[in-house]
Amino acid sequence: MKKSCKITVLPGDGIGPEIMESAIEVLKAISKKYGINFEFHEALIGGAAIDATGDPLPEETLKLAKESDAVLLAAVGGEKWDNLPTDRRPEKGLLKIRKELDLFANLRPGKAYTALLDASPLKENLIKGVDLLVIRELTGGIYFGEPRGIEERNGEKVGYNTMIYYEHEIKRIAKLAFDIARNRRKKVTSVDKANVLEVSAVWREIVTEVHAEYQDVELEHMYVDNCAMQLVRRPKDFDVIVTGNLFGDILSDEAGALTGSLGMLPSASIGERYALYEPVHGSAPDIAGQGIANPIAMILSAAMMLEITCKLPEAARDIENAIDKVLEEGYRTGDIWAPGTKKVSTKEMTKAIIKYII
Ligand SMILES: NC(=O)c1ccc[n+]([C@@H]2O[C@H](COP(=O)([O-])OP(=O)(O)OC[C@H]3O[C@@H](n4cnc5c(N)ncnc54)[C@H](O)[C@@H]3O)[C@@H](O)[C@H]2O)c1
Ligand SMILES: CC(C)[C@H](C(=O)O)[C@@H](O)C(=O)O
Ligand SMILES: [Mg+2]
Repeated sequence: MKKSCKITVLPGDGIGPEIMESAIEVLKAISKKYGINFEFHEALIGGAAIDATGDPLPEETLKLAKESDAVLLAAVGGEKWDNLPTDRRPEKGLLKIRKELDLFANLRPGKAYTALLDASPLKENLIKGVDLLVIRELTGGIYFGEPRGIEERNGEKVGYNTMIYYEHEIKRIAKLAFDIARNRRKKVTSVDKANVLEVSAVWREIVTEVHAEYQDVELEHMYVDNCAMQLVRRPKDFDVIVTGNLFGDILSDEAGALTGSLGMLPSASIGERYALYEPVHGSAPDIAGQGIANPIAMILSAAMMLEITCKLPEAARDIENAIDKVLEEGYRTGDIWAPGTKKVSTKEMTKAIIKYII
């Protein structure tokens, strides 16, 4: 366990500040229980940063992040900034901080909660026991490929992006996926579109090469369209899914729906030096400001931080167990509510979780 952890706190936009407050409350309870000292430093990102400084990722925020042990980020974006060009939008702040901190791997676990089987669109026998991990390559692919742009060609507007992966980028994410799979159920599904895209043909070739050193782990290749379908049909068959930036973005939202709600899915974005923890979901503008957002994805992201950066796995287990208990007791925010359960606010859910931690 580290004695103290310096954390850059980025609440961002929409429901961001509401769910960040919950995570901080939970971390304060953990601090009391384990005697670990958290130093919280709040900074601006996304729309809030654009409004205050004109820049979705002010230099100050980046500097603070680089000087911290970890970054906790809630969510960015909203209608107010939707008409800005992509390179000046709130989302650009998020993409830039991931790139600047070289957070090449984004771990997105999707686990079915027994208490939430009623909230999933799927039948209980299909999802009971689902426990998968999407490992999304986060600093390459079509999100960052050049050339990109919007211009006029032959008298009409065209928009274009480039999906590109270098061998070294594929190697490091594939290695991480096999290493992690070794401590899980030893199966990796590599997802691509190698029947159509050259970038995917290279992806498949390199993943297969890396696999040679991991013969104890099973590797299967799957096209992304098939994977989207198989995730709904037989989600229990998946252990680790490793894929590129765009496919990982899409498939991890799908995992959110499988397991009950996007509001349940945490993530860790990690690199060689830095780590940032963020829920999979966005700023949920449709429910922002009402105090009804599900704080669990944010709280579980803080739990991933406790385990990976603060080296306090016991505290992460405490949080996970507290969440299990609270859900079993029937506490539900609107997104996971079902008849016969108790509808609670963000604050009430947080309080209930903390009650089981202390
Ligand atoms: N990491 C991020 O910061 C991030 C991630 C995704 C989207 N976004 C941004 O968020 C904005 C909204 O995007 P969107 O609507 O496509 O996706 P979203 O994830 O914000 O919301 C999708 C749906 O899920 C619900 N939802 C999401 N999180 C929830 C929670 N914690 N509790 C209860 N319900 C929740 C929302 O109410 C909405 O109905 C956009 O500007 C988008 O770019 C940001
Ligand atoms: C907001 C957006 C840039 C982001 C992404 O596409 O990476 C989000 O959808 C996510 O999943 O973290
Ligand atoms: Mg996404």
